Amino acid sequence: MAVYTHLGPEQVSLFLSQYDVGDLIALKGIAEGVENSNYYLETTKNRFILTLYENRVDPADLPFFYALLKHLHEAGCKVPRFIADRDGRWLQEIAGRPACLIEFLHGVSVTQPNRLQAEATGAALGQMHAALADFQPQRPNSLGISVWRSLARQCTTSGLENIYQGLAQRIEAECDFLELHWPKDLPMGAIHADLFPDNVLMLGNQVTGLIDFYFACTDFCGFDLAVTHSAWCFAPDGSTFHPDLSAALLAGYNRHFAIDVPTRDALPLFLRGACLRFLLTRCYDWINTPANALVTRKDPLAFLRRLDFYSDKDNISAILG
Ligand SMILES: Nc1ncnc2c1ncn2[C@@H]1O[C@H](COP(=O)(O)OP(=O)(O)O)[C@@H](O)[C@H]1O
Ligand SMILES: N[C@@H](CCOP(=O)(O)O)C(=O)O
Repeated sequence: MAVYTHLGPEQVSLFLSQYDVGDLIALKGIAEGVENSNYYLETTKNRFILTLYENRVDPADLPFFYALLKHLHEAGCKVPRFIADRDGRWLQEIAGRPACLIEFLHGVSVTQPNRLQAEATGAALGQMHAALADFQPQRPNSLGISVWRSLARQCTTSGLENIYQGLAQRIEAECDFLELHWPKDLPMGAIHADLFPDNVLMLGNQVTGLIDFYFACTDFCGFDLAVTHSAWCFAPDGSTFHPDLSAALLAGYNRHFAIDVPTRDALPLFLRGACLRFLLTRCYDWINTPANALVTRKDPLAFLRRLDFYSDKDNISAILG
Protein backbone atom coordinates (compact mmCIF):
# COMPACT_ATOMS: atom_id res chain seq x y z
CA MET A 1 0.00 0.00 0.00
CA ALA A 2 1.43 3.37 -0.93
CA VAL A 3 0.79 5.39 2.20
CA TYR A 4 4.14 6.52 3.51
CA THR A 5 2.79 9.44 5.59
CA HIS A 6 -0.20 8.76 7.79
CA LEU A 7 -2.86 11.45 8.19
CA GLY A 8 -5.77 11.68 10.59
CA PRO A 9 -9.18 13.21 9.82
CA GLU A 10 -8.53 16.27 12.05
CA GLN A 11 -5.36 17.09 10.11
CA VAL A 12 -7.13 16.69 6.76
CA SER A 13 -10.16 18.74 7.89
CA LEU A 14 -7.82 21.57 8.89
CA PHE A 15 -6.07 21.30 5.52
CA LEU A 16 -9.41 21.41 3.67
CA SER A 17 -10.53 24.50 5.56
CA GLN A 18 -8.22 26.52 3.27
CA TYR A 19 -10.37 25.47 0.28
CA ASP A 20 -13.94 26.03 -0.71
CA VAL A 21 -14.65 22.33 -1.10
CA GLY A 22 -17.04 21.51 1.76
CA ASP A 23 -16.44 19.45 4.91
CA LEU A 24 -14.69 16.11 5.15
CA ILE A 25 -17.03 13.12 5.36
CA ALA A 26 -14.72 10.25 4.32
CA LEU A 27 -10.97 9.69 4.25
CA LYS A 28 -9.21 6.57 2.97
CA GLY A 29 -5.59 5.74 2.17
CA ILE A 30 -5.26 4.38 -1.38
CA ALA A 31 -3.59 1.00 -1.73
CA GLU A 32 -2.40 1.40 -5.33
CA GLY A 33 0.68 3.31 -6.40
CA VAL A 34 4.27 3.20 -5.27
CA GLU A 35 5.71 6.71 -5.39
CA ASN A 36 3.52 9.01 -3.31
CA SER A 37 1.03 8.84 -0.46
CA ASN A 38 -2.49 9.13 -1.86
CA TYR A 39 -5.75 9.60 -0.01
CA TYR A 40 -9.29 9.43 -1.29
CA LEU A 41 -11.44 12.19 0.25
CA GLU A 42 -15.15 12.79 0.18
CA THR A 43 -16.52 16.12 1.28
CA THR A 44 -20.04 17.46 1.54
CA LYS A 45 -19.47 18.90 -1.98
CA ASN A 46 -17.34 16.45 -3.99
CA ARG A 47 -14.68 13.74 -4.14
CA PHE A 48 -10.95 14.48 -4.31
CA ILE A 49 -7.52 12.91 -4.25
CA LEU A 50 -4.98 14.26 -1.77
CA THR A 51 -1.41 13.50 -2.82
CA LEU A 52 1.62 13.90 -0.55
CA TYR A 53 4.84 13.88 -2.55
CA GLU A 54 7.44 11.42 -1.33
CA ASN A 55 10.23 9.37 -2.88
CA ARG A 56 11.15 10.46 -6.40
CA VAL A 57 9.07 13.63 -6.85
CA ASP A 58 11.12 16.81 -6.50
CA PRO A 59 8.81 19.65 -5.33
CA ALA A 60 10.68 21.97 -7.71
CA ASP A 61 9.14 19.96 -10.57
CA LEU A 62 5.56 20.45 -9.41
CA PRO A 63 5.01 23.70 -11.39
CA PHE A 64 5.93 21.75 -14.56
CA PHE A 65 3.34 19.06 -13.75
CA TYR A 66 0.74 21.71 -12.90
CA ALA A 67 1.31 23.53 -16.21
CA LEU A 68 1.25 20.25 -18.14
CA LEU A 69 -2.08 19.10 -16.69
CA LYS A 70 -3.62 22.54 -17.18
CA HIS A 71 -2.48 22.56 -20.83
CA LEU A 72 -3.79 19.04 -21.45
CA HIS A 73 -7.12 19.78 -19.75
CA GLU A 74 -7.58 22.91 -21.85
CA ALA A 75 -6.82 20.86 -24.97
CA GLY A 76 -9.65 18.45 -24.08
CA CYS A 77 -7.53 15.54 -22.76
CA LYS A 78 -8.96 13.59 -19.83
CA VAL A 79 -6.57 14.46 -17.04
CA PRO A 80 -7.15 15.61 -13.45
CA ARG A 81 -6.55 19.22 -12.45
CA PHE A 82 -4.87 20.53 -9.31
CA ILE A 83 -7.39 22.39 -7.14
CA ALA A 84 -6.51 25.86 -5.86
CA ASP A 85 -7.41 27.12 -2.38
CA ARG A 86 -9.27 30.39 -1.70
CA ASP A 87 -6.01 32.32 -2.25
CA GLY A 88 -5.26 30.61 -5.55
CA ARG A 89 -2.54 28.32 -4.11
CA TRP A 90 -2.50 24.78 -5.52
CA LEU A 91 0.69 23.64 -3.74
CA GLN A 92 0.46 23.21 0.05
CA GLU A 93 2.17 21.37 2.85
CA ILE A 94 0.73 18.78 5.21
CA ALA A 95 2.62 16.65 7.75
CA GLY A 96 5.81 18.30 6.51
CA ARG A 97 5.28 17.07 2.95
CA PRO A 98 4.46 19.03 -0.20
CA ALA A 99 0.84 18.18 -1.00
CA CYS A 100 -1.85 18.92 -3.59
CA LEU A 101 -5.59 18.50 -3.71
CA ILE A 102 -6.49 16.92 -7.05
CA GLU A 103 -9.67 16.46 -9.04
CA PHE A 104 -11.10 12.94 -8.69
CA LEU A 105 -11.79 11.13 -11.96
CA HIS A 106 -14.13 8.17 -12.30
CA GLY A 107 -12.97 4.90 -13.73
CA VAL A 108 -10.91 1.85 -12.88
CA SER A 109 -7.56 0.58 -14.08
CA VAL A 110 -7.76 -2.65 -16.03
CA THR A 111 -5.44 -5.52 -15.21
CA GLN A 112 -6.17 -7.65 -18.29
CA PRO A 113 -6.75 -5.17 -21.10
CA ASN A 114 -8.75 -6.16 -24.14
CA ARG A 115 -8.12 -5.02 -27.73
CA LEU A 116 -10.56 -2.08 -27.55
CA GLN A 117 -9.04 -0.84 -24.31
CA ALA A 118 -5.54 -1.03 -25.79
CA GLU A 119 -6.75 0.89 -28.83
CA ALA A 120 -8.42 3.55 -26.66
CA THR A 121 -5.20 3.92 -24.66
CA GLY A 122 -3.09 4.25 -27.82
CA ALA A 123 -5.56 6.89 -29.02
CA ALA A 124 -5.38 8.80 -25.71
CA LEU A 125 -1.58 8.75 -25.88
CA GLY A 126 -1.64 10.00 -29.50
CA GLN A 127 -4.11 12.77 -28.56
CA MET A 128 -1.86 13.75 -25.69
CA HIS A 129 1.23 13.97 -27.90
CA ALA A 130 -0.70 16.04 -30.46
CA ALA A 131 -1.98 18.37 -27.69
CA LEU A 132 1.55 18.83 -26.33
CA ALA A 133 3.06 19.91 -29.65
CA ASP A 134 2.79 23.56 -28.53
CA PHE A 135 3.61 23.03 -24.84
CA GLN A 136 6.73 25.08 -24.02
CA PRO A 137 7.90 24.21 -20.45
CA GLN A 138 10.64 21.63 -20.25
CA ARG A 139 11.81 19.10 -17.69
CA PRO A 140 14.78 16.81 -18.35
CA ASN A 141 14.06 13.09 -18.01
CA SER A 142 15.57 12.28 -14.62
CA LEU A 143 15.17 8.56 -15.39
CA GLY A 144 16.38 8.75 -19.01
CA ILE A 145 19.31 7.06 -20.72
CA SER A 146 21.88 9.39 -19.14
CA VAL A 147 21.24 7.87 -15.68
CA TRP A 148 20.68 4.19 -16.50
CA ARG A 149 24.29 3.12 -16.01
CA SER A 150 24.64 4.96 -12.71
CA LEU A 151 21.31 3.50 -11.54
CA ALA A 152 22.70 0.03 -12.31
CA ARG A 153 25.85 0.81 -10.33
CA GLN A 154 23.77 2.03 -7.37
CA CYS A 155 22.04 -1.36 -7.37
CA THR A 156 25.53 -2.93 -7.02
CA THR A 157 26.66 -6.11 -8.74
CA SER A 158 25.78 -8.28 -5.75
CA GLY A 159 22.34 -6.67 -5.41
CA LEU A 160 21.58 -7.42 -9.06
CA GLU A 161 23.05 -10.94 -8.88
CA ASN A 162 20.82 -11.67 -5.87
CA ILE A 163 17.83 -10.87 -8.05
CA TYR A 164 18.99 -12.98 -10.99
CA GLN A 165 22.28 -14.59 -11.84
CA GLY A 166 23.99 -12.78 -14.74
CA LEU A 167 21.77 -9.70 -14.40
CA ALA A 168 24.60 -7.23 -13.68
CA GLN A 169 26.45 -8.19 -16.85
CA ARG A 170 23.26 -8.24 -18.96
CA ILE A 171 22.41 -4.71 -17.80
CA GLU A 172 25.93 -3.42 -18.40
CA ALA A 173 25.87 -4.85 -21.95
CA GLU A 174 22.45 -3.30 -22.62
CA CYS A 175 23.71 0.10 -21.41
CA ASP A 176 26.69 -0.24 -23.81
CA PHE A 177 24.37 -1.09 -26.72
CA LEU A 178 21.80 1.62 -26.06
CA GLU A 179 24.35 4.38 -25.35
CA LEU A 180 26.06 3.56 -28.66
CA HIS A 181 22.88 3.60 -30.77
CA TRP A 182 20.50 5.96 -28.93
CA PRO A 183 19.24 8.68 -31.32
CA LYS A 184 20.20 12.29 -30.68
CA ASP A 185 18.34 14.47 -33.13
CA LEU A 186 14.75 13.29 -33.13
CA PRO A 187 11.83 15.58 -32.28
CA MET A 188 11.20 15.82 -28.53
CA GLY A 189 8.18 16.94 -26.56
CA ALA A 190 6.56 16.55 -23.19
CA ILE A 191 5.79 12.89 -22.51
CA HIS A 192 3.99 10.96 -19.76
CA ALA A 193 6.79 8.37 -19.46
CA ASP A 194 4.83 5.91 -17.25
CA LEU A 195 1.53 5.16 -19.01
CA PHE A 196 1.03 1.71 -17.49
CA PRO A 197 -2.49 0.23 -17.17
CA ASP A 198 -2.63 1.44 -13.53
CA ASN A 199 -2.28 5.00 -14.77
CA VAL A 200 -5.21 4.84 -17.18
CA LEU A 201 -8.73 5.01 -15.75
CA MET A 202 -11.44 3.37 -17.86
CA LEU A 203 -15.17 2.82 -17.87
CA GLY A 204 -15.85 -0.15 -20.12
CA ASN A 205 -13.68 0.37 -23.18
CA GLN A 206 -13.50 4.17 -22.83
CA VAL A 207 -10.60 6.06 -21.29
CA THR A 208 -11.93 8.35 -18.54
CA GLY A 209 -8.61 9.59 -17.20
CA LEU A 210 -4.85 9.56 -17.59
CA ILE A 211 -3.22 10.00 -14.18
CA ASP A 212 0.13 9.98 -12.39
CA PHE A 213 2.15 12.44 -14.47
CA TYR A 214 4.99 12.57 -11.95
CA PHE A 215 7.56 11.07 -14.33
CA ALA A 216 6.43 13.40 -17.15
CA CYS A 217 9.39 15.08 -18.83
CA THR A 218 10.81 16.27 -22.11
CA ASP A 219 11.96 13.33 -24.22
CA PHE A 220 11.26 11.53 -27.51
CA CYS A 221 7.57 10.84 -28.23
CA GLY A 222 8.67 7.45 -29.55
CA PHE A 223 10.07 6.62 -26.13
CA ASP A 224 6.64 7.32 -24.57
CA LEU A 225 5.01 5.07 -27.16
CA ALA A 226 7.58 2.38 -26.34
CA VAL A 227 6.94 2.65 -22.57
CA THR A 228 3.20 2.31 -23.18
CA HIS A 229 3.70 -0.60 -25.58
CA SER A 230 5.91 -2.49 -23.12
CA ALA A 231 3.41 -1.92 -20.32
CA TRP A 232 0.22 -2.85 -22.21
CA CYS A 233 1.08 -5.61 -24.65
CA PHE A 234 2.36 -8.38 -22.37
CA ALA A 235 1.09 -10.53 -19.55
CA PRO A 236 2.10 -8.68 -16.34
CA ASP A 237 5.04 -11.05 -15.71
CA GLY A 238 6.34 -10.40 -19.25
CA SER A 239 6.13 -14.07 -20.19
CA THR A 240 3.59 -13.69 -23.01
CA PHE A 241 3.37 -11.05 -25.73
CA HIS A 242 -0.12 -10.20 -27.01
CA PRO A 243 0.12 -9.27 -30.72
CA ASP A 244 -3.55 -8.25 -30.89
CA LEU A 245 -3.08 -5.66 -28.12
CA SER A 246 0.08 -4.40 -29.83
CA ALA A 247 -1.67 -3.91 -33.18
CA ALA A 248 -4.63 -2.19 -31.49
CA LEU A 249 -2.47 0.14 -29.37
CA LEU A 250 -0.38 1.21 -32.38
CA ALA A 251 -3.49 1.68 -34.55
CA GLY A 252 -5.12 3.89 -31.89
CA TYR A 253 -1.94 5.95 -31.54
CA ASN A 254 -1.43 6.38 -35.29
CA ARG A 255 -4.98 7.65 -35.72
CA HIS A 256 -4.15 10.71 -33.59
CA PHE A 257 -0.45 11.33 -33.99
CA ALA A 258 1.61 11.12 -37.16
CA ILE A 259 4.88 9.55 -36.17
CA ASP A 260 7.88 10.69 -38.29
CA VAL A 261 10.02 8.12 -40.14
CA PRO A 262 13.23 8.56 -38.06
CA THR A 263 11.21 8.09 -34.86
CA ARG A 264 9.59 4.99 -36.31
CA ASP A 265 13.02 3.64 -37.24
CA ALA A 266 14.21 4.24 -33.68
CA LEU A 267 11.28 2.38 -32.06
CA PRO A 268 13.23 -0.91 -31.65
CA LEU A 269 15.77 0.99 -29.54
CA PHE A 270 13.10 2.83 -27.59
CA LEU A 271 11.35 -0.46 -26.79
CA ARG A 272 14.58 -1.87 -25.36
CA GLY A 273 15.28 1.40 -23.54
CA ALA A 274 11.81 1.40 -21.98
CA CYS A 275 12.40 -2.12 -20.64
CA LEU A 276 15.80 -1.23 -19.25
CA ARG A 277 14.40 1.87 -17.51
CA PHE A 278 11.73 -0.13 -15.64
CA LEU A 279 14.02 -3.10 -15.05
CA LEU A 280 16.47 -0.73 -13.34
CA THR A 281 14.01 1.22 -11.20
CA ARG A 282 12.32 -2.02 -10.15
CA CYS A 283 15.74 -3.51 -9.23
CA TYR A 284 16.60 -0.36 -7.29
CA ASP A 285 13.29 -0.50 -5.41
CA TRP A 286 13.63 -4.26 -4.86
CA ILE A 287 16.98 -3.71 -3.17
CA ASN A 288 16.22 -0.47 -1.31
CA THR A 289 12.57 -0.56 -0.20
CA PRO A 290 12.51 -0.64 3.61
CA ALA A 291 10.97 -3.81 5.05
CA ASN A 292 8.33 -1.80 6.97
CA ALA A 293 7.13 0.26 3.95
CA LEU A 294 3.46 -0.37 3.18
CA VAL A 295 4.14 -0.88 -0.50
CA THR A 296 4.28 -3.90 -2.80
CA ARG A 297 7.57 -4.15 -4.68
CA LYS A 298 7.22 -4.84 -8.41
CA ASP A 299 8.97 -7.75 -10.09
CA PRO A 300 12.07 -6.55 -11.99
CA LEU A 301 12.29 -9.72 -14.07
CA ALA A 302 8.97 -8.97 -15.76
CA PHE A 303 10.91 -6.28 -17.63
CA LEU A 304 13.95 -8.48 -18.28
CA ARG A 305 11.60 -10.89 -20.13
CA ARG A 306 10.19 -8.00 -22.17
CA LEU A 307 13.74 -6.81 -22.91
CA ASP A 308 14.64 -10.28 -24.18
CA PHE A 309 11.54 -10.28 -26.38
CA TYR A 310 12.26 -6.87 -27.94
CA SER A 311 15.92 -7.79 -28.48
CA ASP A 312 14.87 -10.41 -31.02
CA LYS A 313 14.72 -8.96 -34.56
CA ASP A 314 11.96 -11.34 -35.66
CA ASN A 315 9.73 -10.15 -32.83
CA ILE A 316 10.38 -6.52 -33.77
CA SER A 317 9.53 -7.23 -37.43
CA ALA A 318 6.28 -8.84 -36.33
CA ILE A 319 5.39 -5.74 -34.29
CA LEU A 320 6.44 -3.01 -36.71
CA GLY A 321 6.15 -4.84 -40.03
N1 LIG B 1 -7.24 11.96 -10.11
C1 LIG B 1 -7.56 10.74 -9.70
N2 LIG B 1 -8.82 10.30 -9.78
C2 LIG B 1 -9.16 9.06 -9.32
N3 LIG B 1 -8.29 8.20 -8.76
C3 LIG B 1 -7.01 8.59 -8.67
C4 LIG B 1 -6.58 9.87 -9.14
N4 LIG B 1 -5.24 9.98 -8.89
C5 LIG B 1 -4.88 8.83 -8.30
N5 LIG B 1 -5.92 8.00 -8.17
C6 LIG B 1 -5.92 6.66 -7.53
O1 LIG B 1 -4.76 6.56 -6.73
C7 LIG B 1 -3.94 5.48 -7.16
C8 LIG B 1 -2.47 5.86 -6.98
O2 LIG B 1 -2.19 7.04 -7.72
P1 LIG B 1 -0.84 7.25 -8.50
O3 LIG B 1 -0.78 8.67 -8.95
O4 LIG B 1 -0.68 6.19 -9.56
O5 LIG B 1 0.19 6.99 -7.32
P2 LIG B 1 1.77 6.87 -7.38
O6 LIG B 1 2.28 8.15 -7.98
O7 LIG B 1 2.13 6.68 -5.97
O8 LIG B 1 2.09 5.69 -8.23
C9 LIG B 1 -4.34 5.23 -8.58
O9 LIG B 1 -4.10 3.90 -8.97
C10 LIG B 1 -5.83 5.54 -8.55
O10 LIG B 1 -6.54 4.43 -8.02
N1 LIG C 1 5.05 1.97 -13.47
C1 LIG C 1 6.27 1.66 -12.78
C2 LIG C 1 6.34 2.07 -11.35
C3 LIG C 1 5.74 3.41 -11.05
O1 LIG C 1 4.52 3.11 -10.41
P1 LIG C 1 3.22 3.99 -10.61
O2 LIG C 1 2.25 3.36 -9.68
O3 LIG C 1 3.66 5.37 -10.22
O4 LIG C 1 2.81 3.87 -12.04
C4 LIG C 1 6.54 0.15 -12.81
O5 LIG C 1 5.60 -0.59 -13.07
O6 LIG C 1 7.68 -0.23 -12.56
